[in-house]
Amino acid sequence: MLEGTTAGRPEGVTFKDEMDHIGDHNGEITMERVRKRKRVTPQQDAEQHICLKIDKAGLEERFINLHKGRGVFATEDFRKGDFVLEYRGNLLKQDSPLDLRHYDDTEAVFLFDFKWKGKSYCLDASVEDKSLGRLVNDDNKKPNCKMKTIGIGGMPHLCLFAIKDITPGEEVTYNYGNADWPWRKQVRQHIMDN
Ligand SMILES: C[S@@+](CC[C@H](N)C(=O)[O-])C[C@H]1O[C@@H](n2cnc3c(N)ncnc32)[C@H](O)[C@@H]1O
Repeated sequence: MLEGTTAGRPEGVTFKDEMDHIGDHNGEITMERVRKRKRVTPQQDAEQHICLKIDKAGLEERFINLHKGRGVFATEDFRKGDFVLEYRGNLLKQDSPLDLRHYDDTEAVFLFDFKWKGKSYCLDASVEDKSLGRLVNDDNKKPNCKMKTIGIGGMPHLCLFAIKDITPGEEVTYNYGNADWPWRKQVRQHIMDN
């Protein structure tokens, strides 16, 4: 398994190298350079980006407005089913409930609770690490991505996959779930007021 540098890409590995790599069936990346790029499945694509700890090309962060903050936008086409992004951060195994006193309100919104193989986890993405996954906003009406859990080396990784074609300029979104998120109420209130 590759070790990531603080910049998120292993030392000496360029983006071109990354594109030239091939994942084996266990999701491990061989560092052997291959001349001919093999077509990878969305699962293999996700595994490669997880192992390299880098975001995919064809996406960028944009400031939307003061209400919504930043978001992630496509700069290239994505097809339905494609791997889009990993929601990276610090994985916490939750044997007992997380002590939320360690997080202020702006940090707590980056905590993603999930279950995998009968165990509870929290992905803490509260640290500003320049990764894009943590900046993807919620859409409970027409999201274009869905979160799935990919297991690598016995550890779960949260990945977004496109559930419809995404064109350049479109914001990448997924449904955060059924909680009573405040911004959803604000949208409902805005519709009722107008
Ligand atoms: C995981 S962060 C997403 C990135 C965030 N927009 C930012 O600039 O850091 C979640 C926060 O984004 C905002 N957000 C997410 N989806 C939203 C939506 N549909 N409408 C308004 N605000 C949203 C809320 O402030 C929420 O607490």
